[in-house]
Amino acid sequence: MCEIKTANNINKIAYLGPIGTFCEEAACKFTMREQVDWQLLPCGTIVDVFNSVYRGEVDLGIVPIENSCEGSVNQTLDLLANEFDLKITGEIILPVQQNLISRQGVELTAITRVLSHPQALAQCREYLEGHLPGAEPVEIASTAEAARQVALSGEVWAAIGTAGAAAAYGLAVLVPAINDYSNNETRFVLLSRFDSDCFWDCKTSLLVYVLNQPGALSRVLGEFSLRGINLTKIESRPTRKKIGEYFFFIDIEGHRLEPKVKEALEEIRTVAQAVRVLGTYRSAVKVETAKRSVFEPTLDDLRQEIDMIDDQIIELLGRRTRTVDKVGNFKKVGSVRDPERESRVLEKLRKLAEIKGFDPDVISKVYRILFDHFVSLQQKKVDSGQ
Ligand SMILES: O=C(O)C(=O)C[C@]1(C(=O)O)C=C[C@@H](O)C=C1
Repeated sequence: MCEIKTANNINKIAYLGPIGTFCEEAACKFTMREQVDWQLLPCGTIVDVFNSVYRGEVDLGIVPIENSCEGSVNQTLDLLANEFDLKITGEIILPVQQNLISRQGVELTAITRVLSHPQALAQCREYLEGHLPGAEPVEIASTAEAARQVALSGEVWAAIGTAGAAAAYGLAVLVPAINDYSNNETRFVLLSRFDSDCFWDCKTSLLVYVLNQPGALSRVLGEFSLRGINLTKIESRPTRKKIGEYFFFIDIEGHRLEPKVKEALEEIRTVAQAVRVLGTYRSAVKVETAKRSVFEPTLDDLRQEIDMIDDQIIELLGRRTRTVDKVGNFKKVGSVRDPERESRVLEKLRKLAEIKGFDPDVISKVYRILFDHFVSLQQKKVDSGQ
């Protein structure tokens, strides 16, 4: 089980309100899973949720982070990256059914405005264009607030939101499930000032800042693929410092303290300008290491890792062969071998081997064999005049 540390044992959870939002549904789903009682506190905005967690007024906050159709909730990502040093300690994925709600008996053709959260409006874009072409879409802070405003106004307006919001504000569901895609899901994250103590079925969220340089992001991603660490998400947001510079939000399977993840993070810190671990927490979707402690790999796990490393060595040797072949085009009869270049390469590789924990003498032996092989390939090419 994932234990979430709470301040003074008061279990308060802030969510993006008002009453009747999907965020409230996600909060209920989370609290039902827990053994203890939670007090749910609605907040007016996503920033308010962050603030109440940060100030310690609540133990946890819950905010939307991405939708299966519309992508990321940029405000949540930006607040995590730029404004608040908070941890992600859990996630909840909720199927989202958007409903057209208004006063009972309202004719669709009479509706002049449709109010909702921008994400909800976007999720129902095709429906609105097809069925309510004359109605003006109006963006509101939350789906429930939209329902509240429809209820308060004397106008023939409708909102898009939950059946709960309709009930809470005395409205009716005029048309259920108007989302353009039926498999519409939203992922919510739990925010805390503390790390979670989760050791099974874990995933880890990272924030990585790399400079706009060739290969920088690829090296970061390479450190994960080299170790067989699966990425479940990668998303970029501008750093707000300079055009072309981005933060990368990367979710990986595994625990931040698991040896291969730790090792990848250490390597990434040498390439990236900044790396922040946003949190390790229990994945809402079963991960490969299901119910097995990530700290005790089996013989099979280790052999799988070796197989993957071997595949990558062969892949790189294939690439080296193709590159050396191109270098062969610059060679002339009688001057294929370049002993000076070979000793420079070897000197550099021996140092690198030492840093990476490999025997430099073995590197010398292996590279002598490789150089002989590559020289003979180039020699054949030069001799054949191709
Ligand atoms: O750099 C070159 O000139 C190459 O041809 C490549 C290469 C190598 O395999 O790295 C191969 C033969 C030379 O003796 C030196 C280096």
